[in-house]
Amino acid sequence: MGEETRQYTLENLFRAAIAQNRAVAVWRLPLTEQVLACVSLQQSNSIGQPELEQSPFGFLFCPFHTTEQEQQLFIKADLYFDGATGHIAPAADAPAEAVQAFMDALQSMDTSEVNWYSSEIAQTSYQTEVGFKGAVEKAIAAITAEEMEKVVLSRNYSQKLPANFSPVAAFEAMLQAYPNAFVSLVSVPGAGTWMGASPEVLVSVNEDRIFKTVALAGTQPAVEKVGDAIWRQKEIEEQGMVERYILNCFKSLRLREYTEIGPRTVIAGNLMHLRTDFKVDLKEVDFPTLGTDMLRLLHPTSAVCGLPKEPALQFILAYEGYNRSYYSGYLGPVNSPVGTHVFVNLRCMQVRDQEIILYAGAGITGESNPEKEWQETQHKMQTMRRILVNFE
Ligand SMILES: C=C(O[C@@H]1C=C(C(=O)O)C=C[C@H]1O)C(=O)O
Repeated sequence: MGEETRQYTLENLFRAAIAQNRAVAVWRLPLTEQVLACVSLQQSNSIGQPELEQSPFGFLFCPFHTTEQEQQLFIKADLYFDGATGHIAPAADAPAEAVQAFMDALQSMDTSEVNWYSSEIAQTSYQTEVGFKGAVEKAIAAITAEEMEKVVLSRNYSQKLPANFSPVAAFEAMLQAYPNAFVSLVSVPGAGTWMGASPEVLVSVNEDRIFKTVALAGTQPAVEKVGDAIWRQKEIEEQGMVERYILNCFKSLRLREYTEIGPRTVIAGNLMHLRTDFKVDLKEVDFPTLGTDMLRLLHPTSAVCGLPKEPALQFILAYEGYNRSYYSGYLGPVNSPVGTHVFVNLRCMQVRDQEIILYAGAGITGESNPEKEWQETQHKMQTMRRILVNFE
C-alpha cells in the first residue's frame, strides 16, 4: 500500500503533529459530517492582516485583539487529513523533507511526552463574579452617559484539568453534542490548545461563491419549540445593533446587492439566539475581495465588542479585567475544497497543562441587569462544561 492510500485516525494525526512540534487544526462545518484537519510544516505560523482570496488552503486562527504575544496565525495545509477516508495528502508546495519526517513519525507512531501544546502566555488574571458584575455596572453607567450604545463584557473561568482529558475525544464529543455548530480543535506551539463549538459565522465564501455573514445576538435558554420563543425589547434592540453594524460595513464598501433574511430564532446548544442572515452571490456581483474586505471591517463585530466599535473596545481593554486571548477572535478554513468558512471563536475553552479555561460574554445595553448578564455567561459556559463532564 502506498503512503497516499494508507489510513490514519485523527488521534494518529494529532499525536504525530505534537511529536513533530507542528501546528494542527481540526474542524467540522455546521450540519455536515466530514471531519477535516491540516498540519503546517512552516517555520512560523504568524501572518499580518489575512488576505483570503490570495491565500493557499489552510486554517486561520486570530485573537480578539492582536498584540506582540497574541498574533494572527495561519496553519497552512501542508498536510491535509480527510476523516472520511483517513487519508493524508501533502500540498504540492509542501516542504518535501518535512513531509517525509512527518510521515515517518506517523508510521513509527512516535509520540512525545507532551499531549498538546499549552500556551506560553501566562494566564495570571481571572474574572470573579464580583469583578464581572462591577464591570457591568460601569458599562451601564457609560452607556447611560451616552459614551457608547452597547459593549460586550466577558469573563474567564479556570477549572482543574479532568484526569482523563483527551483533546481528540473531547472533539469527538463536541461533534455528537453540537451538530449545527462549527466544531474545532486547534493546537499551535506558543498559542496553545483551543477548542469550541461556535454558533456564529463571521465570513464565509462557499464553493458556489456565495458570501455569507450573520448578525447574531440576544440570548435565552432554549425552549422546546423555536416557534414559541418570546423575545424582550432589550434582546431585539441588541440584535438590531449588530445588524445595523453589518449594514454599515456593506455601505462603506458601496455594496447594495445583498439579501437579508431574519431575524429568526436559532438554537445553539442549550441556548437560543436571534439571527439575521446576509448573502451576496459573487457570481452576479463583481466584488472579488468581498471576503477580505468584510473580515477587516467586521472584526470585532458588535456581537463580541460593541457599538460604536472604538469606545467599546477601549472600555473592554480598560475594565474587563483579564486577557481574552483567542476567545472572541476568529477561526476557520480558508480556500479549502469547500471554500472559506471563518467563525467567531465562541463557546470555547483553552486547554493548558493543569487547567481548562472557559470563556463567555454577554451584550450590555442600558437595560442590562448585572445578575442576568452573569447568568447568561454561566449558560454560555455550559456548552463546554457539558463536554468536560465526559472526562470526570
Ligand atoms: C459573546 C458571546 O456570544 C455572543 C453574544 C451574544 C449576546 O450577547 O446575546 C449572543 C451570541 C454571540 O454573538 C459568547 O458566547 O461568549
